[in-house]
Amino acid sequence: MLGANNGGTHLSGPVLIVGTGLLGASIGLGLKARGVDVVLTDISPSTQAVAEDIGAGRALNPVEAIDPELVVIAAPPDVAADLSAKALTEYPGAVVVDIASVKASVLDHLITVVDDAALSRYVGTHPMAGREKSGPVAASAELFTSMPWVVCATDHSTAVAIRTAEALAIDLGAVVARMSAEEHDQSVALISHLPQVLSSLVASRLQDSPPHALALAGNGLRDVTRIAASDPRLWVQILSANADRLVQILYGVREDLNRLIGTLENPTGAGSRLDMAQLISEGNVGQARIPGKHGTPPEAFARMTVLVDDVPGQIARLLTEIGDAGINLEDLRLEHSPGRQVGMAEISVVPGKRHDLLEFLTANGWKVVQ
Ligand SMILES: NC(=O)C1=CN([C@@H]2O[C@H](COP(=O)(O)OP(=O)(O)OC[C@H]3O[C@@H](n4cnc5c(N)ncnc54)[C@H](O)[C@@H]3O)[C@@H](O)[C@H]2O)C=CC1
Ligand SMILES: O=C(O)C(=O)Cc1ccc(O)cc1
Repeated sequence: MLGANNGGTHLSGPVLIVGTGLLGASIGLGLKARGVDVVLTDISPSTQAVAEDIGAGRALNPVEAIDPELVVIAAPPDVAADLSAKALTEYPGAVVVDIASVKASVLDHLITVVDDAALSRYVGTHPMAGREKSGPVAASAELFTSMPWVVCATDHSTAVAIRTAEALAIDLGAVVARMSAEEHDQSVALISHLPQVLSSLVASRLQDSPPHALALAGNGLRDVTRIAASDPRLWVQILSANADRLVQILYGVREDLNRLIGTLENPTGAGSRLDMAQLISEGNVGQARIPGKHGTPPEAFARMTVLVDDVPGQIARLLTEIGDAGINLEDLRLEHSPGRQVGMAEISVVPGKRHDLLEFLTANGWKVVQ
């Protein structure tokens, strides 16, 4: 078991973060908020300066020797192995972790450039938390709270290295998931890389769509296309590194798509309606298996949508009143359509509280639509 030090963190620091974009700056902010000494470096001086300005850590001073407990490589996947190798050499007393979205290719490369002794201080990891935005401006200290953080120890990793890698995740409020690099890459092909490419494919259909069609867009389209706003430079690296595993899944998608096309070409033909029903039902089954955002069981929360006038202070009033009713809000999503005088707040509560909340809000004059 890990024991916390006097500061309440498992890490003592200093922690050196190489790459101070969205993830590096979020890690820096999270560790700094918990009192850990964080040192930052980025190949882009302006990116590093922004990360320092938002309070993610202090600049690495080239003339000051530091002896970090941990180096976190938070740079893009195609430089993660070389930067890990460099850190293992430069900081012989440090544990080195990378957080790249793919794990086997980084490990395979690293094994070719460092010896076993250096490799023993390296652990590949991947926080399963992020955003469709890049750069430190979008960073948040709480990005990792209750989210899974994959730790891929190898036969080479020392117990100290594994413990330190896990301490990083735990100190940032994440939940450690242990697996091999191969298991990780198989898993993320399905739960991260497939959604990304399908989201991009759907969104790319919108490029030349008429404005009157887009004006009708609702939550369904927004849900499916949010991650289509992701950074192409990062995703070229992720997709090429995991192409073998993703393409196997896409073969299956292609078969399903071909079948659906055949069905829709003859929608009244024998068996066509059954095929359509099957497609949607099979989707229902898969969707119901997705755990809640923070690892809670699927369908753990009941949802309702409250109409909120588009005037300042309304959301704050709604949240205060829910708090006053003694009901814990599990999730909140705000929706606002341009040109409308009303916003929508989708709120999630434990199912047992849904009825009480509905009655309470209605009695207080709120319009609950679902
Ligand atoms: N974006 C996301 O949601 C997630 C990303 N990741 C992984 O985290 C890593 C960082 O991703 P983001 O923070 O999103 O990207 P980002 O683009 O916001 O930040 C990457 C930073 O690395 C710096 N960098 C590039 N080459 C460097 C080098 N040779 N030395 C020092 N710094 C260098 C860049 O200047 C940039 O500031 C990637 O490996 C990515 O796969 C992991 C989980 C989620
Ligand atoms: O924005 C989201 O929901 C994401 O899923 C972002 C993301 C991107 C890359 C990762 O390796 C992990 C998470």
